[in-house]
Parts: sequence; C-alpha cells; structure tokens
Amino acid sequence: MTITDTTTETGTGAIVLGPNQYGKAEVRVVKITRDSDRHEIEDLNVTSQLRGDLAGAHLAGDNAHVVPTDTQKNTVYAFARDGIGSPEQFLLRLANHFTGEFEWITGGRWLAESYAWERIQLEGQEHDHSFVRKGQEVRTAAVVADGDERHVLAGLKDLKVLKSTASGFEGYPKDRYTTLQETNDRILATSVATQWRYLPGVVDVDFNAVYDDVKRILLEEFSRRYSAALQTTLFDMGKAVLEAHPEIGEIKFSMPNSHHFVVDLSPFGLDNPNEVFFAADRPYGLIEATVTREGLAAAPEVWASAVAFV
Ligand SMILES: O=c1[nH]c(=O)c2[nH]c(=O)[nH]c2[nH]1
Repeated sequence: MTITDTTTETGTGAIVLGPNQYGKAEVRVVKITRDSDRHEIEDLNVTSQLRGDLAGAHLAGDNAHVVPTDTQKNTVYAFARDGIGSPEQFLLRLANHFTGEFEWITGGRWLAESYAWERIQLEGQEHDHSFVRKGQEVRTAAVVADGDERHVLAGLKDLKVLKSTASGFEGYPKDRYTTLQETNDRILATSVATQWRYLPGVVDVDFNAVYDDVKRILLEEFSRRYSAALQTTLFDMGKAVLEAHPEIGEIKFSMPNSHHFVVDLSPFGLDNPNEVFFAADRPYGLIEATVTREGLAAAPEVWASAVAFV
C-alpha cells in the first residue's frame, strides 16, 4: 500500500453526499366537509419528503432547488381544500404534484397517519357535527415515488386484540433454561401493526374499501380457529388478506405477544382456573413476518424507503 492509497484499506476517501430527502414532517390537517348540515371529518398527520437533484443545497449553499418545507406544508393544506378522499389518494396527489411541478424533484416519500372519528349519539340519533375519536387503531399510508414509478403501502397499528381461550403453546424445544409450561388454554393478546404493499401500478383502487375489508379479515382470522402460536395466527391473517385481495402483493406484520400470566391465588386459599391474570407490559415476545406470493419480486428498496431513512 502506498501512502496515498487511503480509500481501500481505511475507508477515508473523498467525502461525498449520500442519499438524502427533506420535507415537512407531521403536518396535522383536519378537513371538514360541510356541504350540508351533516358534516364529515377527515383527520390526517402527513409527512412530505422530496428527493432529487438537491446536491447544491448540501454542498454549495445553493437553495435554487430547495422547495421550502414550508411550501410543502402549505401544499398539504391547499390540497385538503378539495377533500382528502383516502390517505393513499391524497399522498399520490402530492407525489404527482411535486414530481410534476419541479423537474429536479425525481421522487420522494409521503406518509400519513389517519385518525377515525365517529358521530356522538344524542338522544338515540347520530349527531351532525359532534364527534368522538374512534380509538381502535391508527391507519397508516405511504407513497414512494421514483421517477414515474408509484408504490403504495397501507397499514394500521395499535390494533389491540385478545382471545381469552382457544390459544396454546406446546411442542417447543426444552433445555436447561426452559421454565415455560406447555398449555393449550391461555390468553393470546397482541397489538397488530401491519403494512401491505399494493402491486406496482395499483393506484386507483378504492383504498378506503380495501382498508375496511383488510381490517375485517384480520379480526376474523384472529378469532376463527385455535392458535397453536402467535406465528400461526399471524400467517393465517396474512394468507386470508392475500387470498381476498389480488391487488395486494405482500403484507408484513409486527406483533408483540402481550403475555398474560395466571396469578397464583393459593396463598389466599383460592383456586385460579384461568380467571385472574397479571398483564405484563414487558418483556414481550415479538413476532414479525412477511406473508407474500410465490414468485413475487421482493421490493426491499420500497419498504426501506417508505418506513425509514436510508
Ligand atoms: O405464540 C407464541 N410463540 C412463541 O414463539 C412463544 N415463545 C414463548 O415463550 N411463548 C410463545 N408463544
């Protein structure tokens, strides 16, 4: 090695700009549709981040290509004036706008969480303009644009489900550190976080209808049969989604196994036939898997790009 050959062995070559993106995170936008006395509400948390020829700003203090994050935020509010429709459609509109309006913006990612509200009941009637937050889950959406390509991911998180029987865990390997007792009657509880990827080119389905149906399927499959492990139930849930929805390529899950331990009541002279539990918050099992279609091209760059900075 010569004294100038520093790149290969020490990794200290020229310093260059790597992948980058920028934008406004967590733009909270609430749209009320008030065409009649019966108002509708849409409530989103939107993140917009642009990618493209942005080297000038990073390397030379030249902001000629930097569409301000403030403008990105304003665009979210301006677009909401026409209604949101579905989070996925709203993000696709933003992606098409920024990549179409500014020639050096070649892609980006747009994320949304959406929060559901339901009408308050007053004297047996749904109220026209008073709402209460629906607490079951948070809906998520992501759009990744790369040139003309559009990738749509949809999902949900914090969907807490529990079955009080019809779950067990048996037949696992035991070693000197194993203390867990086998059981065929336990509580199975989790908080479902999932994201599904629509097949490339799927940009005009009824995303709201698919969302409602996927949620229905997830809940039904969680309930349907005996669970030999959370892993089995996870796969059943994903398989049912893919069987019902050909427009979805694959679905990923991250599900904690929220352990419920039977409390020993014998010191108090009481039995406990699986009725009183200690709900532990940590540690928890963490079960994660992708359910996909044989032959489907994996899209690691889409997933990485949608959920994390790379
Ligand atoms: O459904 C389960 N899956 C596991 O992998 C596991 N491991 C464990 O200790 N309990 C459970 N339960």
